[in-house]
Amino acid sequence: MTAITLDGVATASAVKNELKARIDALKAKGITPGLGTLLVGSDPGSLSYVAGKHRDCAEVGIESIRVDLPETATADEVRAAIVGLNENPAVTGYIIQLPLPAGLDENAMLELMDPDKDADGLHPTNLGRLVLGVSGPLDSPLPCTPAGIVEMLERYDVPISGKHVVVIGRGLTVGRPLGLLLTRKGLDATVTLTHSRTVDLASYVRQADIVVAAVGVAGLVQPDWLKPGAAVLDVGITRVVNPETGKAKLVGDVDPASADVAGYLSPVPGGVGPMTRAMLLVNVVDAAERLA
Ligand SMILES: Nc1nc(=O)c2c([nH]1)NC[C@@H]1CN(c3ccc(C(=O)N[C@@H](CCC(=O)O)C(=O)O)cc3)C=[N+]21
Repeated sequence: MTAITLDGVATASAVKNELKARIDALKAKGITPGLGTLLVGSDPGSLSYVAGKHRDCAEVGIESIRVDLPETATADEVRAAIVGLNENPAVTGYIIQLPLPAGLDENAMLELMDPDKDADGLHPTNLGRLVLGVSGPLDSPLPCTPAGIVEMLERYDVPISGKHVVVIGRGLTVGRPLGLLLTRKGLDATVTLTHSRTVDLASYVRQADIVVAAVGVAGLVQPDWLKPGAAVLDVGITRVVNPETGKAKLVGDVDPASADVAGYLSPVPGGVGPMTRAMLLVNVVDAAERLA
C-alpha cells in the first residue's frame, strides 16, 4: 500500500482562500484583523515560524504587528510587551511564540494575555473552555495545531467518530489539547495519550486507527508499529543541519517508510505545519468577527 498524502500546503491554501471573503466583509465594516507576534530570542526554528506567520497574513490581507525582544530580555520587559499587545487596538489577536528563553515563566506570561486576543487558545481561560467543551469559532479560540489536525482529517474524509486515536506527546500546544478536543461530543474519538514514560509505546500505536506523533524525536514511529491503513499525522519537526552544506533539513517523528503501511500520511515539511499556521489566521478572523 502507498499512503495518500495529507497535503497540508494545499489544505491550508483552501482554508486561507475561504478566509478572504470573511476578511473583506470585516474590512467593509471598518474592522481590519491584525495578528501580533511576540518573539523573545533568536531560535532559528522560531524565527522561521514567525516569519512564515507574517507572510501568511500578507497573503490574506491581515495586518501583522511584530514585536521581537532579545534573548536577554527581563521578565519585566516581556510583561510590558504583553501589556502593549493587549492594549494595541490594531492587534485583534496575538501569540507569544514558545518556547520562551529559560528563566522566563511561560505559564505566567500566557496568563497575562487578554484571553479575547489569545490567537493560540493557550490562555488558561481558553484552555478551560476547551475542557468545558464551549470553545470553537463562536466562543473562544482552539489551539492551532489540534484544530489544524482535525480540519485536515475532516477535509480528507478520514472518519474520527468512534475511532481509536493514539497521540504520542502530552505537550501544551499539541498532545494535551488534542486529546481534549478529539474526545468532545461531535468528534467522539477514543483517545490514548502516550508520552515519554509510556511502557511499550509500539503496542499502543499498533491499535490505532489514527496516530498523531508530536514528540520531536526524529524517525521514532516505525512502519511495523502501524495498523495497515492507519492515518498518520506527523507533527514532529527536528532540524538536522548537514555539516557539509550547512543547510538545515526538517525531519519528522515518523519514519517515511511508514508510507508503505499507512493509509494516510502527513509529510514533514508540508503537512501539519502549514495547517497550524492556517488555523492561527482562522483564530484571528474569528476574534475580529466577535468584535464586529
Ligand atoms: N505560541 C506558539 N504557538 C505555536 O503554534 C507554536 C509555538 N508557539 N512554538 C513553536 C511551535 C511550532 N509551530 C510551527 C508552526 C508552523 C510550522 C511550519 O509551517 N512548518 C513548515 C516548514 C517551516 C520551515 O521551513 O521552517 C512545514 O512543516 O512545512 C512549523 C512549526 C508552531 N508552534
